Amino acid sequence: MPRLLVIDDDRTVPLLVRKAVSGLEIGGEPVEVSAALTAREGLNLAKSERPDVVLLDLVLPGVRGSELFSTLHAADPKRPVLFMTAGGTSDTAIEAMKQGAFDYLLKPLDLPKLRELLATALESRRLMSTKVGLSAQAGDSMPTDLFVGRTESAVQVYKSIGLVAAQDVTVLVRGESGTGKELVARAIYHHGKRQDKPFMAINCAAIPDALLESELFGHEKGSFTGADRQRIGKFEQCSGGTIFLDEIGDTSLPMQAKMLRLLQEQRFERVGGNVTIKTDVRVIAATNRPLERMVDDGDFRGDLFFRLNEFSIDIPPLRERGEDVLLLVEFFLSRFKRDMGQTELEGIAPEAVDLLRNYGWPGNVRELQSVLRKAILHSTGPVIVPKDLPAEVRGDRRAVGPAAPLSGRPAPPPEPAAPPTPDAARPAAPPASEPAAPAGEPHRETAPQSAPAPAPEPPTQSGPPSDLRPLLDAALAENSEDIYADSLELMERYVVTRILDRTGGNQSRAAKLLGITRGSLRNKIRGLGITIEQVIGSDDD
Ligand SMILES: Nc1ncnc2c1ncn2[C@@H]1O[C@H](COP(=O)(O)OP(=O)(O)OP(=O)(O)O)[C@@H](O)[C@H]1O
Repeated sequence: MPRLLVIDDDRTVPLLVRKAVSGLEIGGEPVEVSAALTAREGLNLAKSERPDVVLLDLVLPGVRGSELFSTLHAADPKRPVLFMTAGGTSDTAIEAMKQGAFDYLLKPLDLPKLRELLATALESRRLMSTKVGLSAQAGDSMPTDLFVGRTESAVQVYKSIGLVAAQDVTVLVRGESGTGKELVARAIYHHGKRQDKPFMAINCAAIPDALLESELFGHEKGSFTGADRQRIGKFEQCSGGTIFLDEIGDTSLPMQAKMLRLLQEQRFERVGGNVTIKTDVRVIAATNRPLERMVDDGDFRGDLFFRLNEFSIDIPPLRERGEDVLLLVEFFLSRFKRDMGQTELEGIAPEAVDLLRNYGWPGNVRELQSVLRKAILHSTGPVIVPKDLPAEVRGDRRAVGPAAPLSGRPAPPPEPAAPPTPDAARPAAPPASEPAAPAGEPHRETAPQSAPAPAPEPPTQSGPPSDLRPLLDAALAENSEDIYADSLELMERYVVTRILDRTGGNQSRAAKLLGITRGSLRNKIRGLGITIEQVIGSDDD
């Protein structure tokens, strides 16, 4: 169970922290909070309870905050220590950040911010301490994530990790979304020389560019509107450790220039600063974008690409990994059986296995996990059978929208489109003979890529949700308690699909039109189960 230690002489702070983490799960487990009112008590608890994250008030009676921080940090340099300060950032706080503190919070504490930072720190700790094994055999003694696979391509990935892990060089991990790039990055870290130092993961697409720059490089006070205090960036904080830059293909050209210098010289300046700072970080980058093409189009710096590509690991999509699908199914079923307390689950029927084997897996391993989790929830007996699988896996094209895959398995023969119905605005419905999917379950929608589209068909899945009556009637009839969430999801799905349709599948343009970051858009696409891999004809306004 993830443990959090709060050290603060203010008794209300642990109460607030408990509130902030209530309902939060890290790696599927709730967070346990313990509290100390003095530095001595805090150090004792840190020793006896080995917390995963420490939240520390830097101003405690009779002790220097920086000393306390150093002692805690030295005892476990990989453990995130967050500290709290009143008012502006003090010199002590800046010093602690430079020495590797995870982040800081200003008092009075803001509950949502507190929850967000604690969740990030606890998750970061989980990533650092959950080793990644490279076979299907899990050791019971320590928490282990496994990169499962026995096919030639998986073995190639293991070999590459083995070759490069100890060499301390930059690595570029490539593969479609959900193929396991983060897992590979962590395996490199866990098998490398810096495994006793921190590992920090940054999703470059999830943070707007201006913020990303100060997140990575830090900034000086007053360097831009809103920069009311100095900030130490991840490249400085993580000196000695490893930084995982996910979605590096989504960074702007000026950011790429700064990153190139960092990779070449391990030097940088904070935003608005003129002092050159020396660091020592190992960079592992990942992308699912076609960097070569982006270089040709002028969207990615060629010199940065060559620097990153000195050692690259390509993870093939799941649909090209043959029997690994079966291995992954076995692995996840036994893991979920344990995690979800499904003791009565015995296995999966051969007909269902065939469907899983033949599906194209546009969302790769992540999608396989989600399909299996849902199948377990839908199953009514001890064995998973085809009806427990989502419609798209069963090959029911009406449920995946009037689409033809662009890649992966060949396009299935055309089927007549479902006639428009009054509830055209509802998410894809399962066939009448099947039980309705539970509220909130992602349904596949389609949005185009810039490839020739087949003949347009009626947008049965993405019609405007102008009339929510059918959804509301059905939800009321089922006594649903998720009506608000369902309606919003319907609306979001319609808007996102429609805008992607309009931009020909170009996510950057779509994000701009929607007024959200590319990262948020990507999260929405993922969360809503929208498949850009497929093509539909756009319906004109
Ligand atoms: N070979 C594998 N064996 C076991 N689990 C895997 C494997 N590949 C991926 N996973 C699991 O699938 C999920 C997605 O993997 P991960 O986040 O590493 O993918 P990714 O390529 O980084 O995705 P994205 O590009 O969307 O960030 C994770 O839960 C990961 O543990």
